[in-house]
This record gives sequence, C-alpha cells and structure tokens, in this order.
Amino acid sequence: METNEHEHVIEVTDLRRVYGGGFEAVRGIDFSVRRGEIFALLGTNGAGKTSTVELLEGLAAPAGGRVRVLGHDPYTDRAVIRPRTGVMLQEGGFPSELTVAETARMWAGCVSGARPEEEVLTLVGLGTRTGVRVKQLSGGQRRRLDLALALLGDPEVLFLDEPTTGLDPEGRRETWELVSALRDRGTTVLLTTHYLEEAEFLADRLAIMHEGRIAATGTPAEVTASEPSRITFDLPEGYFAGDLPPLAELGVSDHTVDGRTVRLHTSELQRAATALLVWADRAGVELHRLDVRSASLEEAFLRIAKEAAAGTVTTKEYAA
Ligand SMILES: Nc1ncnc2c1ncn2[C@@H]1O[C@H](COP(=O)(O)OP(=O)(O)OP(=O)(O)O)[C@@H](O)[C@H]1O
Repeated sequence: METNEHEHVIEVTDLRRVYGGGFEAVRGIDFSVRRGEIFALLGTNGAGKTSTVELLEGLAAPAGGRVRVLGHDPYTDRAVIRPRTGVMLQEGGFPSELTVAETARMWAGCVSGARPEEEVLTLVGLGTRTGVRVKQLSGGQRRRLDLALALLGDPEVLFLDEPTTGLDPEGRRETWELVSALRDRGTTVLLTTHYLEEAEFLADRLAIMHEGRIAATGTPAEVTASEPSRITFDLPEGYFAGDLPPLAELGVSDHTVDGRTVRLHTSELQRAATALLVWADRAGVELHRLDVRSASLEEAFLRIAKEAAAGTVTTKEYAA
C-alpha cells in the first residue's frame, strides 16, 4: 500500500449529477481527501450527499466534471477500485434468517482476499453474536454488521453513508471509536452524516452541502471559527444588565437579556470572559449557571443552511 499521507486518495472536480427528468442533484462540486483522513459530507435533506457518494463508489457516471479514487475513475475502472474500497450502505438488507457468521461468510465469498470473518466481527464488537440470526439483532448491531461486511476486504478507502443513524448514544460513541481506530491504521474514510457532533468528533475535514453545492468546507475548527462564541449567565437579584461594564469594551458584539438570563456573543472569548469575571469578582457578584463556550459546528451549520436557503451564501473555503 502506498503510504504518502499527502496523496489525494479522492479528488473531485466540478462534479455534476443529473437524474432522469433533468434534475441536477449535484451542481459542480470540488473537494479532495488525503490518505488517512476522515472527511465528512454534511448537508440538509436532499443536499446531494448520497448522490455524490454513489459517484465516488462508481455506481453511476457523472453528468459532468471529474472524480478520481486512488487515481482511477471509479465508474470506468470499477473492477480496479472495488477490491480496494469498502462500502457501508444506508440499508444493508441481508437475508434475516442467516446468522451473523453465515452472513459474513457469504459476503466474504464475494470479496477477493477477504480477512477472516471472526476477525472483523470481533473488531466491530459482534464476536459473541456470531450464532445469532440477523433478524434477532438490534438496529445498532445490524449497523455494526454492515460495517463488518464493508471491512472484510481490508479496504484502503471506506465509504460510510450515515453509519450511526438509528443507534443509541452508546452505540454511536462505539462506532466513532471504531472509525477513529480505522483512521489510525491508515484507512481513508468518507462519511455522510446528519449528526453534527459526529462530524465534530470524527472529521479531519468536512464539507457542508446545500442543494447540490458546497456551501462551506474546511476543518471543523475552521468552519466554526467565523461563528461568535457565547457566554451565558444569570444575574442575581438586584442586578441588571445595565450594571455590567460597557459591553463593547468587553469585546461583545451582540447580547440578549431574558429575565435574569444574559447571553453575550463575542469573537474574543478570552477577553470578554476575563473582563466579565474580573468585574464580577470586584463587585462581589455571583454569576449563576455561568456557561462559556466556543461556537459549535451545529451553530455554523444552522447559519450556513439558513443563508443558503435565503440565497445569500457564498462558498467558504479554508486553507487545505
Ligand atoms: N433516483 C433519483 N431520481 C430523481 N431524483 C433523485 C433520485 N435520487 C435522489 N434524487 C433527488 O436528488 C436530490 C439529492 O438527493 P440525495 O439523496 O443525494 O440527498 P442527501 O443529501 O443524501 O439527502 P438525505 O440527507 O435526505 O439522505 C434530492 O432532491 C432527491 O430528491
């Protein structure tokens, strides 16, 4: 296996997909994924994530533009690409009467140079469930079986389409740990997800899609950097927002007051928080339920989706 970590394992240039009837689901997108990276495609419903991933998997030919996976066209060179990639689909759809072990064995028969089934089933935490019929598995265990099958060929590139949909928080967290461990072993992962905390936890870089276009791309930190941070607290009885030091001097760009609760927005979190705490200390004021936090990916996503829906978004790209 080549080990150049700067190598672009996936390259997408001006990619377009048009469905029968002329609907343009992917409208000229560009991104690249380096070896050993986890790249997340996020987006509103119908943004074009699955349509894009299917092009990367070689399941359809693009209407325009170019896609390369491991240096090959995944549609025309599918025979070359297929053994080097793993695909976890949104719905596995296995015969439900087969056991976990039988399903893995059947699947392994279709994969050249498959790893031992027990090894991948243990890796995904199904090592003790091999004799159980698929229909008796929980939703989370089925998703893990989907993942195990995608890993049978020991792929260099793994495509995960909404890998944790339907999982409870614990199952989701376990899948995150597993995908992180795969990345640590050098696997390149492209995933789509609706869970922003999933992208925040896993993704080295991400792209936010809306109506077939990429509205923002970069590392999670870069995409959230333009969002203001937040300080929230309750003032004690007898104190009012007007008693606070002048907010502009604290580096606060915007604020709201709801009863006793004050919410400050700032792009200078450390300065604003320090000034606020110094004021509170000197004035002997206890700030109840104090919460100081940087912007989350969710806030960035919601703003980008809102701007995109209003037609005011321009693609934001951050340095690779
Ligand atoms: N086979 C098809 N024929 C026509 N239009 C389609 C087809 N498949 C998807 N679309 C449309 O293309 C657009 C993008 O769909 P896609 O499934 O790629 O979005 P998505 O971002 O994966 O959405 P979701 O998050 O809801 O899964 C949607 O408007 C969808 O209705």
